[in-house]
Amino acid sequence: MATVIDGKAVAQIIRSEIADEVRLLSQKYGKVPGLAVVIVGNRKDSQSYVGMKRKACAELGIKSFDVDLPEQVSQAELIKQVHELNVNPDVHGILVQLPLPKHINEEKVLTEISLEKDVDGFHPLNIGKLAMKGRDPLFLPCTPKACIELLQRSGVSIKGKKAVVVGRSNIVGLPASLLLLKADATVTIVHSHTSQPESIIHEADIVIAAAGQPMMIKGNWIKPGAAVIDVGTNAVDDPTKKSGYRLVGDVDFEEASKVAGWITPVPGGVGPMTVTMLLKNTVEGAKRYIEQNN
Ligand SMILES: Nc1nc(=O)c2c([nH]1)NC[C@@H]1CN(c3ccc(C(=O)N[C@@H](CCC(=O)O)C(=O)O)cc3)C=[N+]21
Repeated sequence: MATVIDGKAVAQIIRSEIADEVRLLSQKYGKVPGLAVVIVGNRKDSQSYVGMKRKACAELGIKSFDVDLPEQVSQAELIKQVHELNVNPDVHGILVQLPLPKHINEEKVLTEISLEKDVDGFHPLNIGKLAMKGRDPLFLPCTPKACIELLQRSGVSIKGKKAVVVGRSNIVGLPASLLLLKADATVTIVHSHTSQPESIIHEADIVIAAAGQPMMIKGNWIKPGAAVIDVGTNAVDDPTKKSGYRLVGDVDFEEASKVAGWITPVPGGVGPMTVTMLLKNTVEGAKRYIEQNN
């Protein structure tokens, strides 16, 4: 049976380390890290994620700046708000919750976020640096960073290992594969046009599942003893639940946990760590900003 990696517990430990840093910053400089969380429209999932982020800020002594804009807001108005946050000295990190409504060009908006405040690591220049050897972006994207941190804190070494990333999104699959490459893994990306993904996944010592397909990866696709990090958070109907749904990963946990060496559950795996990495990036950004401008 696999060791189940408790993302919630690891996140708790890191959050207390972050809270210590926040206290140090306020003792030393009398300043508090600030995170702007921008949300457009009222998608239920986005509201819930943003709520978790704001709550986590409050718990750690990070000041959150809430910007809530209506679904119909123009791209120009959204960018104007971003520009104001860029020059606000109390804001050290800016997060624009994705996805944005269809009439807004996401890349254009993300490009307007000041590089020094890009705590999501989604600015094209930060992603470009991530892809270059010998260069480091100012911030690593939160979910990929969470995956690496979970592997490291579980004692799984990455160097020289065969890693397979399932999915190639800009926010998870692609940057996760670049981070694994930076950590000296041999990396393969499996996506919707890959033929026989199961045989490729079966070779992997490390699997990062970020396809957004509920329980797509079966137990017999996993190499015995492999480390399996499941990024999927798919809501599936469940009439036995009060909410009417439950969250499942991209991996069939029931089957895969009998074969893998390590596995993350959904919920309680990567999710809580993603939010924690955002807080960590915010405090790192605040430290850099305060020390430079002091
Ligand atoms: N600019 C931007 N940055 C993001 O980081 C970003 C985004 N947009 N858009 C949406 C995705 C999704 N995402 C999650 C964060 C936390 C959980 C999480 O904590 N999940 C809990 C479950 C929570 C529940 O029960 O609903 C868990 O897995 O245990 C999941 C997903 C961040 N995203």
